[in-house]
Amino acid sequence: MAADLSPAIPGTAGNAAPIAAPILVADIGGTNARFGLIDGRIVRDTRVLRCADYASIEDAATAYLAAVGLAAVGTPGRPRRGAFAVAGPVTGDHIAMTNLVWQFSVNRVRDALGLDGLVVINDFTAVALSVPRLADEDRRQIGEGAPQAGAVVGVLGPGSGLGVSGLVPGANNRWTALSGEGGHVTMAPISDRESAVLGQLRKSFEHVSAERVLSGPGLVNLYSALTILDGREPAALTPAQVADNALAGSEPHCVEAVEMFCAMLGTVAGNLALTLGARGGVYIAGGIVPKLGTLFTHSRFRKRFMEKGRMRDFLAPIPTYVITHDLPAFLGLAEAAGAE
Ligand SMILES: Nc1ncnc2c1ncn2[C@@H]1O[C@H](COP(=O)(O)OP(=O)(O)OP(=O)(O)O)[C@@H](O)[C@H]1O
Repeated sequence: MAADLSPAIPGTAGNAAPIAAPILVADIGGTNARFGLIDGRIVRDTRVLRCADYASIEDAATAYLAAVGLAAVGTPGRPRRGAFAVAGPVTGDHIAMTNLVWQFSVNRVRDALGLDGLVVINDFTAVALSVPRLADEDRRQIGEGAPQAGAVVGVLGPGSGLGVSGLVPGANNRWTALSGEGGHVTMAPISDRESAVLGQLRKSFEHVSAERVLSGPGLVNLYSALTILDGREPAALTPAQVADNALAGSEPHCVEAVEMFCAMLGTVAGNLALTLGARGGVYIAGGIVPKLGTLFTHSRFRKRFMEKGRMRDFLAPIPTYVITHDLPAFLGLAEAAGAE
């Protein structure tokens, strides 16, 4: 078992004095497991562990608790409850993660960690549940509009895939996060150039979903299709290289790919707002958009969000935001676990 844990994640509280019974939270992706402790809105003692260094989720969680001085059951300030977000479907006690060998029983992990309760939810559900807990500095508004209080919220996030969710308000300030598969809706074009790109992608994919263009691999798909349409051979670029070339303005097809990515994200975000009636706003999560910086702010995203013919007046008042919080899933886990 690896003993070497990374330092605290920037932007979260450091080793603050423990407060009685915080909630143990974990965001477990295909590569990294991020752990932390939550007291209300405060996220503290965050660490990133490499999943591959641990045989099981209990081992990783135990190593984290040891690293923050809370290994022994009964230690003051040791968590009594846990809430974990996992990249994969959550349909019962047995959890099998999509891109990781870890499989576990929620009840057994709860008992092994000496917790009274453990909630496990899908990672994008956790991101969606974070929205009511975001402070103004945790989000950046793109364009005009203002949220209607108590109204439905839309959330979508391009990352390794495209997560899509909605938040429906309920009694006592509680929210229900929708668990759909909205990243797999069919991508629709709005120009001849976009039609040509989607036509090119149809040669490789039986169904060109939104995720085929609005994700890390999707950014590469856009770059490759645009390059081929112009009679050139695409280079073998990673999503980060496509974005970096676009930010540097050094490769025209990378620039066009990122511009098309932002515009198509506007179309899909507008579709989500129409479908849900998301007058509470539409939030963009995921690791990619924050890395695009001002390219995204100045892109056609907002114009395309509103560009729905007769529905323009319905969409124009709806605000759109980029989530800038480093660990929104942790805030959502606090919501799921019922933290104040
Ligand atoms: N600078 C960048 N610009 C654009 N895309 C990037 C950049 N850096 C990484 N990516 C791509 O972002 C995707 C990962 O997104 P994200 O960070 O949201 O991870 P994730 O979907 O939460 O998955 P996991 O937590 O399992 O890593 C990958 O496809 C990656 O290639």
